[in-house]
Formats: sequence, C-alpha cells, structure tokens
Amino acid sequence: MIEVTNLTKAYNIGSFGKEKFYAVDNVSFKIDDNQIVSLIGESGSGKTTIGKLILKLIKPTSGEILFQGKNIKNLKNKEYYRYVQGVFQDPFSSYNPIFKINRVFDMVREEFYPKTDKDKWNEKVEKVISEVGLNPKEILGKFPHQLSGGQLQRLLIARTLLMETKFLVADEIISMLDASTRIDILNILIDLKEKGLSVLFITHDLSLGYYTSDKTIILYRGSIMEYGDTEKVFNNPLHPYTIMLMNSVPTMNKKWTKEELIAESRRTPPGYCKFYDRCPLADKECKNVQLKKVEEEHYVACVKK
Ligand SMILES: Nc1ncnc2c1ncn2[C@@H]1O[C@H](COP(=O)(O)OP(=O)(O)OP(=O)(O)O)[C@@H](O)[C@H]1O
Repeated sequence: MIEVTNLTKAYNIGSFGKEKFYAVDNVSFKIDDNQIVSLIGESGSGKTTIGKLILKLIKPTSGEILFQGKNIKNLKNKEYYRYVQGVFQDPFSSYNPIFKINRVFDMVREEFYPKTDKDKWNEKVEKVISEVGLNPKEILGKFPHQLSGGQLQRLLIARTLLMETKFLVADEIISMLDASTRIDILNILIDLKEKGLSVLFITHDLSLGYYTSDKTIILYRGSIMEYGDTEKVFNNPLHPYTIMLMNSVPTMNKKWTKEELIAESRRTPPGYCKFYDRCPLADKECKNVQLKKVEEEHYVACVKK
C-alpha cells in the first residue's frame, strides 16, 4: 500500500539558515493493505512531518514514497487524493464556520465526482454519515459550532469515505476529544480497517497506539528506534528508548523552541545513535546504527541488541 524508503526532510535553521535540522532522517517502513500502523514519538520527533510528506503537503529532501507501487511524486494530486486522505488534530479548523456541514460533502462532489447525480450523491452522504455512527437527519443542515468535536471528527472521517480512500493519515485525531468519544473514534478506525482501509495513526500516546494498531513505529528525533508487530514492540521492547518510554513516558508533549532545536541538532556527535546522550547503554560502539531484525516482524536500531 505505502512504502517509504530512506525518507529525509531537512530544514535550514540557525543564523542565515546555515545549519541543517533533520526533522525526518532516513526513515523506511511499509504499510500493507488492511493495516493500522502507529507512529509514536515525543513532540518534535517528526511524526507530523512524515504525515505531511505522505500527504504531499511538503516535499522530501531525499528518499521516496510509493503508493501501490507508484512514486507519489509522479501522481497528480487529484488522482492521489481520491485514495489518500488526512484527518488532523483540530476538527474545528477543517470547517468554514459560515457554511453548513453539508458544504464539506458537496465540495467533494464538485471536486472529484461532478458527474454524479445530486440525489444519488446525497444518498451516499447519508450512508457514510451513518457508517461513522451519526444520524444524518440530525447532522445535515447544522453549522459546525452546533456540533461537538467528536461529531466533527467523525464527519471528517465520513468525508474520506465518500472517496475511494484506501489510506488515511490520522494525525493526533483524538487528542482534543474527551475520553469516551476517543474510544468510539478508534473503534471506527478499526471497523474501517476490517473493510479495507489502511491507516498511519500518529500519536504521542502509547496506550492509544497499543489499542489501535497492528504495527508500531517508535520514532526519536526523526529516526526509527524500533519497529514491528505492536504486540512484540510493547511486550518485548528492546531499544533503550522504547524501554524508557514504556517505563516513564517522558516529555511527550513538550513544544521545542528554535534555540532548543539548534541545540538538539548539535547534541549527538555525527554518526552516533540519536539516543546516545540519554541512553544508559551508550558507549563508543554506538555508531552507524541501522535497523536490524531481532525476530520475525520486529526491528531495532541498537548495536547492543
Ligand atoms: N518549516 C520548518 N522549519 C524548521 N523546522 C521545522 C519546520 N517544520 C517542522 N520543523 C521541526 O521539525 C521537527 C518535527 O516536527 P513535527 O511537527 O513533525 O513533530 P511531531 O513529532 O509531529 O511533534 P508534535 O507531536 O508536537 O506535533 C520539530 O522539531 C519542528 O520544530
């Protein structure tokens, strides 16, 4: 479905942009059909950047992304967005407050399916709204401010179902919702997976990742530390960073300042593991680390394992 190879996104930072900051650094992974993959990491680890790269919202510095075997840079946006869609953290920002909810669905018809008969389209809209557990009669005709965050988020998922969406980037989609609504939305994703959808589930919350996903990627400072079957990564964490995360859940929500970013980019000696300065096992061997297979469907980037 989606294959990411040696993906890198570097930004120029520092005075006169002379220094480079690697938001995503040589990342490779694969997401198969009918699979939910969690991308878990602290704030600033590069999760959203990977999501944006897959959604073609920004361009990679190097590396490539294939969708169904085709390099996405060669696919026209209109063609690509029929199949690959994103839903983000703040549902309110995705709606124009002066238009009724219906507008979001009408725009999909105008943009992607202008030849579809209006009545047929409206039937389809009602069907997808029901599929995400809402009553179309209660929802359609309302303005965004008349609905809850959870309802708006469900409608954004419904919107993706109007298209032939095969792959969804779900970036912190439940972090603004209350606890009971959260589980409902996760269950919708799991249901949709059963019907054929694949999802990159971006979160800084380990428990949400565990609940939702088949595979887990642990990201630290733009690089993958551990990757594999969710059960294996959670029940047998091997990378010192994953172990630390599971034990303590450190500053997952911290927002970095520009100065901290510059300090971050200088923190590890070139060639050394990104986790070097925090790792209890670090020593001079921790150089040129590659992801290596430790068991079936379980990979770790640590020379000590
Ligand atoms: N345009 C930019 N210029 C410079 N640095 C950037 C730019 N966009 C993102 N970054 C930096 O890249 C890093 C990765 O950002 P990203 O938003 O992908 O992190 P994240 O893991 O999604 O964090 P969060 O959980 O807070 O959303 C951050 O340190 C961020 O400050």
